[in-house]
Amino acid sequence: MTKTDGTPAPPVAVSFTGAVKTFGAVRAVNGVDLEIRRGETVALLGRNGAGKSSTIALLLGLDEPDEGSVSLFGTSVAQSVRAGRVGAMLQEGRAVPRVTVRELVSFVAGRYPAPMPVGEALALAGIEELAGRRVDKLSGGQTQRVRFAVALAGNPALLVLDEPTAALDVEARHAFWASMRAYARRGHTVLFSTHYLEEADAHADRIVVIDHGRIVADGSGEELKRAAGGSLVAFDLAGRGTEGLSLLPGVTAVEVRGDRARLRTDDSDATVIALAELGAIRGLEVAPASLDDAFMALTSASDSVSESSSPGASGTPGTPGTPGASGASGASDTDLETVR
Ligand SMILES: Nc1ncnc2c1ncn2[C@@H]1O[C@H](COP(=O)(O)OP(=O)(O)OP(=O)(O)O)[C@@H](O)[C@H]1O
Repeated sequence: MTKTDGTPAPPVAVSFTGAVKTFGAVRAVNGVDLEIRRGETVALLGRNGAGKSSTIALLLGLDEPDEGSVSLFGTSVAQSVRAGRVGAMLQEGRAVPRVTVRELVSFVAGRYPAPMPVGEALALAGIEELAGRRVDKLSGGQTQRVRFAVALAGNPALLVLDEPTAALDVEARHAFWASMRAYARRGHTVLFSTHYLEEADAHADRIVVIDHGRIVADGSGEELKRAAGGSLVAFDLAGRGTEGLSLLPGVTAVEVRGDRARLRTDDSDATVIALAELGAIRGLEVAPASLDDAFMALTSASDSVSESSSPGASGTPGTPGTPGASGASGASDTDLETVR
């Protein structure tokens, strides 16, 4: 396989083929096909319950797929994990009592065939000054960074981080991402899950959006914005109905919240002129589509009224044939603003 510039693509680090994981009636992972190449930093972005942790559990061999397969570095997950090629920082982890940070990281490093020097793991995680402290006496943010050092200790080729900044304040987040990027710059592969759009956009080369256990979009932040359609036109309905809005020129999707309509459009000029002809210009706002808009266009939510004029809209980048962009959009429990 070659890249568009003709250079050979790096080898595959992670490969999911038709992976399915069910829990009773819930298809937590619902037919995931995903390939991540060495050196990529990929964000797995989705709302609560979208299937991020379940996908990660398959990748780490903590769960077996009911259907399909997962492989790492061209071998089985179990082989890759045994060979020390994978480091993980999961959402839950209990502090080990009475050992120091250095002892813990040294212990973990000692279990790997080619670990990172302990001092280097501590430095990379930014916790050198905590080396002599007991791990059960640290703050939440400090504990998170120790867990990051533990994930790095084996010098893994693939680092997997499940919502790594969930417990961190703004400053600690900043420091954490600087550490992650330093590790990625060494040529390692990083997969992190998040429901923060800004984090995905700022810290990943590629964003994989997951919803209801399926990948609904795969591309850079820019590509996702493009997939969501060029602009948003919002206005007050002022009591008028929504009939016909989806047929206005340029409009690809319509969302209504209370008395306000938001139209996603490929041609905001034409849409605004048509709205003006209808006399519907009260509280008019025109804005370029944001990543928030893209995310909401690509994921579905049950708690909003929405109507789509283009099912399967706008060519989800990188994942032809995925069922993305159903046009259903609206509020989510992520840190998303609905109207800017
Ligand atoms: N062990 C389990 N038993 C039953 N249902 C489960 C189990 N693990 C996950 N689920 C269900 O599978 C779906 C996906 O959950 P998952 O934890 O993968 O989502 P997530 O995207 O990681 O969510 P969050 O952002 O809240 O961590 C949810 O409906 C969840 O309730």
